[in-house]
Amino acid sequence: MKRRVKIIYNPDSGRKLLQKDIPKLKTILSDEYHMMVDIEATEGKHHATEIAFRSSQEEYDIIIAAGGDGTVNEVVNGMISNTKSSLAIYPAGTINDFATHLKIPRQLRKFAEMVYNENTTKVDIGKAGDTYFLNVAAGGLLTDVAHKVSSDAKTVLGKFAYYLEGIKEFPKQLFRPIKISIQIGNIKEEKEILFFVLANSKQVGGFKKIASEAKINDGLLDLILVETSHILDAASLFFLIIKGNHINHPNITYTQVKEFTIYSDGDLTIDIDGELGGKLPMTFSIIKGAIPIIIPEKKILNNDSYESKDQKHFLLTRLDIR
Ligand SMILES: Nc1ncnc2c1ncn2[C@@H]1O[C@H](COP(=O)(O)OP(=O)(O)OP(=O)(O)O)[C@@H](O)[C@H]1O
Repeated sequence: MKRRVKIIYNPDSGRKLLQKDIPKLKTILSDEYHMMVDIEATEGKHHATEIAFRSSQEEYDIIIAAGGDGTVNEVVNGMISNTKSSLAIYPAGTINDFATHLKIPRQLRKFAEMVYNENTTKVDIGKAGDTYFLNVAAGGLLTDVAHKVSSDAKTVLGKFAYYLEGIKEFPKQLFRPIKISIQIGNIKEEKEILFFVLANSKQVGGFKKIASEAKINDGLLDLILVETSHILDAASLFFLIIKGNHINHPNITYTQVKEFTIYSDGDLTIDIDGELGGKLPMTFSIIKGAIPIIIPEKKILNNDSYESKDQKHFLLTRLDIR
């Protein structure tokens, strides 16, 4: 029997090339690989969630989320209650952290071949309040940059639009520490932070090794807290983060958790997979192996090559009791 594929695409993503590319992808999948393909374009916020929910109920074998991290996030939120369909990500956004981490091909023919082979692995899905996330939840310094960049700027400048906004915001935000308290099990600690990142994969916001110990199928979220202090040399910390050598820095707490809550008196908005996702207090958790996702080859999952040698002996603070 022919496998049924639903392509959900956001015509507004990234450089807006999908309008042209998606019919080509359909032709390759149906003519060369004999799959039954239906296409639906999203018309606005949360539409991808609604389409994905319906498509998983209709038992499509494969759901392709074509767009940026925001679109993929919406598709995941629609699929999570019925996870019989496999998810494939066609990366067409500006950043696409999760797809880049998995080395998902952007070339149409290679992508179609990957879908046809349907080599799946079950990935963990995070939960932030009532919203699910595939790659990241974050709050604090620079996390709102993504929402300030206009769709037009992204179309013209791509990733560079984010860098420009980041450079503009960095000096303004650097001296605005946030008081939070974080509760893991029975332990509650107060901290003054610049930002926190909660990651499922190693790559966040285009930084390839920000959560260098993260694995997408270990049932754990990697929490990185960047604390403030009067001696903090933000510029050198920033370069350590780019290189992925930051986790032993005195201002960084790196821990792996299954569930925890962050409270704050301040007004801190949380970014979920690059989209605005509500405010603190918020409880975060992880569902192990929640969604089958199509990947190019299994060995990518065990690939250690992102880690540099000097990170092998780092001190990992494990706050959770397992
Ligand atoms: N037809 C549409 N027109 C405008 N926006 C849309 C449409 N369909 C969906 N959206 C919204 O566009 C937002 C951004 O989408 P997405 O993340 O896919 O692209 P992007 O922002 O260009 O990529 P990236 O997150 O990698 O920068 C999502 O919040 C989604 O709900």
